[in-house]
Amino acid sequence: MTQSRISMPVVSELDLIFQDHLKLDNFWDQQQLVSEPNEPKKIISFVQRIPTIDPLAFLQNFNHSNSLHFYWENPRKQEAVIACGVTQKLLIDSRDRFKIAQNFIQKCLKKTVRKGETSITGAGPHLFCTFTFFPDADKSYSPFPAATVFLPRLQLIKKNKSCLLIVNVPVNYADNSKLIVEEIKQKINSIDWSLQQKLNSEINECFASNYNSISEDSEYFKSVVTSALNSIAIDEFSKIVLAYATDVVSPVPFRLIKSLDNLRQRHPDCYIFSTSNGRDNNFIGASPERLVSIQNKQLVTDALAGSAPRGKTTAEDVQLANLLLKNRKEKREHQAVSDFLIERLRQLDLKPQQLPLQLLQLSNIQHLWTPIYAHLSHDLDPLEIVAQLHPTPAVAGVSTEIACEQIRRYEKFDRSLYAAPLGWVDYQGNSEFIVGIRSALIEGNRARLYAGAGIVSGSNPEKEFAEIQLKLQSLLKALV
Ligand SMILES: C=C(O[C@H]1C=CC=C(C(=O)O)[C@@H]1O)C(=O)O
Repeated sequence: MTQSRISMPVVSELDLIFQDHLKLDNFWDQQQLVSEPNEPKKIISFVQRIPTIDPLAFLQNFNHSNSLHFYWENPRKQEAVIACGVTQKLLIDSRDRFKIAQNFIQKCLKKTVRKGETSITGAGPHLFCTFTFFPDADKSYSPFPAATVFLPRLQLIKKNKSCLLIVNVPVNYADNSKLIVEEIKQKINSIDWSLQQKLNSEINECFASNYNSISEDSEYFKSVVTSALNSIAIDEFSKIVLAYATDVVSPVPFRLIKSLDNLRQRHPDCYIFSTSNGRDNNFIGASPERLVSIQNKQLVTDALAGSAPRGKTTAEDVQLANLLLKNRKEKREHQAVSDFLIERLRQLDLKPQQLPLQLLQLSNIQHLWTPIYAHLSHDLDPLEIVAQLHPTPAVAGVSTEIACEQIRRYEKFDRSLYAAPLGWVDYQGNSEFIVGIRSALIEGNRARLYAGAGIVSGSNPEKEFAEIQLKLQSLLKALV
């Protein structure tokens, strides 16, 4: 059996933590926190260091199918952020969704008062956001609104082995602080710390062979690529990213935690994510693509486009990598993304700098990759940046507007959260958003898997379809 990755606290250890930090007398100053009857309720955001816990064990303990969650883990970077339950939320169905989300976040953060171990870097409330690819997602197909923003009840931040628990509790002038402290304490005490051992001891079942899959017509996809190539030839647009969806039905309901565990083991260099709408629709995946990350006013974004499979031997792998780095069609596909990102950041009055072109080698596929940096010299809300960058030509095309029009015409399904920005913003303006590619929408025993490929002049319909199959197969293998 794989060795357990968690340390199991004994109750007395937790009690000690509470004695130090939750002693009621010192916990918070009632005078400072109570709201006047007509004021909006204040929210205490209580930060507490807790013993190391596996992020999936945390999700398993606190996720309820009728509430929202957000899970995100980068195994290689040993980072995770998980949110369960809701203290404040806003569902937005408007084209102005980024601005509305930004205002909501600012209002929410104004009401929060940080307590507990607040001196630890990054120790504070985060708001979690998901946006659909198109601002007007088709409601009959997309179970998610154009934007969802929420301040969770419980949040875990994990960096290496250090874990912070954040509990966000609204306080009314009439609330009894004793009860709130008890609630926090009970939540921590109720964690089943042994879950990771159970996950590890399970046989890595894969029902892939039992699935009934209803794929879109592959010939239709290839004909659409050919039609797009004709439009590119007459300069209607220069790039388009076309996606393909496969629906699978399993004899038993999909298991969220086990599927995520498989994804993180198979794709340790990706961002593994899951989010729900509180109605049993989970959107999960393993995305290599970061839309934007902001830490202490340093912005990073990734131009990621242009792909090749990994080789079966080292020699074949090196050969495929070298071919990818030299391939003019793949480089054109990539350049469209880096040019777009640089231009869009300049429009925000930033001075972006790009690193030389490199390879991002993942377990099943390799990509051309250009990391782009910028210093935020003036105040810019993270969501203004997300609005400016989404959708990049890694998921839409060039020009954005025409490519999006054509995507709506060609694709027979609604993208919903596929290829859309998913992420968080914290109380200090730090933020991270990924692009929800290599993803699946799960409901009970049904899953819709999505993957796309960039089409530029020189693309070949057969090869683009093979690239999509490569991406989908690796996702399918993780679903159980
Ligand atoms: C749109 C997807 O991938 C994008 C990201 C990296 C490489 C891509 C490509 O080579 O086509 C795509 O632009 C997807 O996997 O669904």
